[in-house]
Amino acid sequence: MATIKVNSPNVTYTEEYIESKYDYQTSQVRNGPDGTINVTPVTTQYTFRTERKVPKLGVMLVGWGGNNGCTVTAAILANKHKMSWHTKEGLKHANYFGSITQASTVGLGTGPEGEVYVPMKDILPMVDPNDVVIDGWDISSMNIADSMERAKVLDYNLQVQLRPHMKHMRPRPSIYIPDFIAANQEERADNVLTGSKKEQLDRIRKDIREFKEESGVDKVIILWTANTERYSDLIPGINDTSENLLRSIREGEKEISPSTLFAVASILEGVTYINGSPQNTFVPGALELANKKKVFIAGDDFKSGQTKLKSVLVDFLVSAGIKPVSIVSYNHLGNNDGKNLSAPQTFRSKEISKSNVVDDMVDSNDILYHDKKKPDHCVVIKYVPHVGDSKRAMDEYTSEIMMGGSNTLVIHNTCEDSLLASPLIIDLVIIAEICERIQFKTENDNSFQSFNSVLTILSYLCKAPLVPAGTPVVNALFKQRCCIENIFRACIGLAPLNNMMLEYKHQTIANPIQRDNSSSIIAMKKTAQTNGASGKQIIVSKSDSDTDCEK
Ligand SMILES: NC(=O)c1ccc[n+]([C@@H]2O[C@H](COP(=O)([O-])OP(=O)(O)OC[C@H]3O[C@@H](n4cnc5c(N)ncnc54)[C@H](O)[C@@H]3O)[C@@H](O)[C@H]2O)c1
Ligand SMILES: O=P([O-])([O-])O[C@@H]1[C@@H](O)[C@H](O)[C@@H](O)[C@H](O)[C@@H]1O
Repeated sequence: MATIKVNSPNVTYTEEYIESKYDYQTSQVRNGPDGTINVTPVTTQYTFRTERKVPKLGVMLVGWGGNNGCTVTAAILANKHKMSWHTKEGLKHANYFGSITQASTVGLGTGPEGEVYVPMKDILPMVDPNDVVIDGWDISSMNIADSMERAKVLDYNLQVQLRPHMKHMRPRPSIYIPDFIAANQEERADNVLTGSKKEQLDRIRKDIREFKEESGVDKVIILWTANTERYSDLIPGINDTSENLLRSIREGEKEISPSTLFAVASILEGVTYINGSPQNTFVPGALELANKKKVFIAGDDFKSGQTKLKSVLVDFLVSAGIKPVSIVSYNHLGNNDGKNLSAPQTFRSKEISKSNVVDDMVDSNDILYHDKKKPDHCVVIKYVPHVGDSKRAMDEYTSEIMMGGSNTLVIHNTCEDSLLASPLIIDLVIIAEICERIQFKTENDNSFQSFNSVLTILSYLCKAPLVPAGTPVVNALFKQRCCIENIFRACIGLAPLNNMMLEYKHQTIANPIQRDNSSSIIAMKKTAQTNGASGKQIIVSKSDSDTDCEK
């Protein structure tokens, strides 16, 4: 990690906060009477304030015994204990590949040798996943070590090392309402709560308080990685307002799903709740409750494989002026998720989240889509037990190209689905947690405020991003990533990377990149890379003082 000095009068470090003044530049567009499009640049000055103390974080997973739940638990333990294991391909080492906070970098600017990059996790003081304490619930009583064996995701030699750390981990009994998931899940359900919906809600709330007290964590985040539920009907008087939702729970209304009950329990306990599945957990009453209680919620459905690629490929094609006209996403898999999705009602939830991901990109180009006809889009998921968690995905993208031409891209993708989702679970909770420590105000505000309850910054990690009313839905992956990166950069007073590289377009390049082997340059590059492992903070120091707060 790099101890980097950004010389700026706009950033102040106190013992408690990083505070930055940031010019947020946008432009307002209005159609003039004569058809002119009037564009007005607007600059708003923000002050961001980030608490520097990194809390001890507890994460409670709903569906802890599932493939994702046990795999992310295993991955954290394997990294924490720096595990390595032998496979037929040789020695493997624990890592967090697939996590943008842990395994991706952010460009800081240009040094003598070119762009300098640092791990995203160093931009701001973030929780280290190795320190996270995990607990959770499952309708299956199987301990997490046996769940890992059942999942068949991780190499056996690694499982052997992990078993002693995981065999004592037992999911808490959970809320089970058969009507909301596939009937084929009943055989797992030996760890379920009884009593009224209100009694079960109260039990979940008690579990949250008990975990926080017994584990000694400073805060908790709850994440749903349990089975995909069918959509809940939105019923006026039942789940349309927070008051009606709470009353419906008291009265035992059958249309309130387990995931919505968990969301309500989390919100009432003041705990951030993230939905990793596609169902509409956040019915209007739950959204209103989160806003009233000023508790973060986020979702829906981890964006891990085919959909992640789709949100890149369609963005590339449309922004290149090429017109996708047909998209077919087929996959088969044999894990329990696939088994649950073999039921029509649960598949429909997934079909919706996998199908809406191209709307923003299509809507961005009236040249290609002047007739507003969207591409044909077909989603197929089949359950084939033999392949287990190793999802076989086949995608076909057909596009119109110049002068009546056609281009078809066919992609085959095989991977352990849970190894794509597990790093996203880490990013979801780590980014959500730091958002709990960020406040901001504009030049027009007297006091600081937090982000609003619907954490849209997490859209990069979700197939169907949850957004507040009146907010555009962005699915294009690199726009979503820029949102995360640029908000983090703003918190330390850095502007977004504009990629203009104007300094290299002058007649005379003032500071050409040095390609020679002088020791100082190589030393700096090595320092930046070596420090990558040591865990220090990025320092922003004022230009009028050389304070260098080593962290
Ligand atoms: N790549 C991925 O794995 C991926 C990507 C996107 C979304 N998802 C979603 O993540 C979720 C988990 O995926 P998975 O592969 O781990 O599935 P899984 O079936 O292996 O795990 C789900 C777990 O939830 C448990 N469960 C079901 N209902 C519950 C309830 N009411 N309370 C507590 N536990 C309950 C099940 O017993 C099971 O252990 C699924 O909804 C899936 O659609 C997964
Ligand atoms: O992330 P992605 O590859 O688009 O979508 C995946 C589906 O293709 C898969 O069938 C399902 O089991 C996973 O839960 C995930 O939703």
